[in-house]
Amino acid sequence: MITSITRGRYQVLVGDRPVIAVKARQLGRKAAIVGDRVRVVGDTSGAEGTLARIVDVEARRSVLRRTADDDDPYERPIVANADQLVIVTALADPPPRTGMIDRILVAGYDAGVAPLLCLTKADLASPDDLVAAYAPLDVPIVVLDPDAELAPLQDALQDRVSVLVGHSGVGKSTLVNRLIPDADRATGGVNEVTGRGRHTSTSAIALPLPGGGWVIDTPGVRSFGLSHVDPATIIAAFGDLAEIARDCPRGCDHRTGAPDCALDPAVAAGRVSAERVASFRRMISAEREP
Ligand SMILES: Nc1nc2c(ncn2[C@@H]2O[C@H](COP(=O)(O)OP(=O)(O)OP(=O)(O)O)[C@@H](O)[C@H]2O)c(=O)[nH]1
Ligand SMILES: [Zn+2]
Repeated sequence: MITSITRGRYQVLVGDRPVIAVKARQLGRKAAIVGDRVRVVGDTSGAEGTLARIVDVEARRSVLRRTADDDDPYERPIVANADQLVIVTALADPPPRTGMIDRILVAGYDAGVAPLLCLTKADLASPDDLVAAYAPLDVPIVVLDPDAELAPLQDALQDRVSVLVGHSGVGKSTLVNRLIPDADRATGGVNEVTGRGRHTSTSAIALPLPGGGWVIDTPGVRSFGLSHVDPATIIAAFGDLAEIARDCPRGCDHRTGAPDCALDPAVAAGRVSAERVASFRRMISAEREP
């Protein structure tokens, strides 16, 4: 598995041995990204100064992509094979932005990666409003403060590959250091000085959890562009709504005001709660208002 990439050098874990590798010429332009399962040949001893070669990239279970912004036509895959997307959001300092949470949710559903909302700094503000806002979507939520038990989060991360995303200052590095005491992630804004326009140079890094599983930290990735996302595909992540939407007209995007969208009569008939449909529509509309 590729655990990090720095200037064309790939750190690959072979068994439990870290090996530095380059892409073999035969891979051509095919991208190899963090989380990819790859085949390496050559010197795989991992000894100082040795270089192995990546000759094959396995088919991916999932791909998280980001575009630099929504007008950027290029989708840049950043993490492969994740099965969980952890959205780290502070309850205060900086204040939470539901628009951004919604955008990341959409990116996760689009990529087929299950979301987990991790609310930090509960010592500074109450989580109640955010918990209520996301309850209708059934997004799992973990609330943390400096004294909180980590067990619920550790349980959610156990044996899975979880990508952590969050705006600078939300406490992501603090969290990684608590989960993985020897991770030594810089906290307090040090590692995020790269700022706007330079985040192409920052790579995700996969870190093994002591209890099994991986967290993939993504410095510099605050959100994912959504220009490649088709809102109509997002509904597939919501079984009950997808069922109802079978009665929608062809090509229905299920947004508020969509002509003859079956979600409206379903709400009127009490088949689904108005809050759930409203939350779903707010989320799929998030791509339009960054
Ligand atoms: N009150 C409070 N402060 C916290 C909590 N978690 C982290 N902080 C503080 O918030 C600041 C930012 O934390 P970081 O862990 O550096 O945040 P980050 O998201 O990694 O941000 P960058 O370092 O910019 O990438 C630090 O001063 C932390 O000490 C918390 O639960 N409560
Ligand atoms: Zn519809």
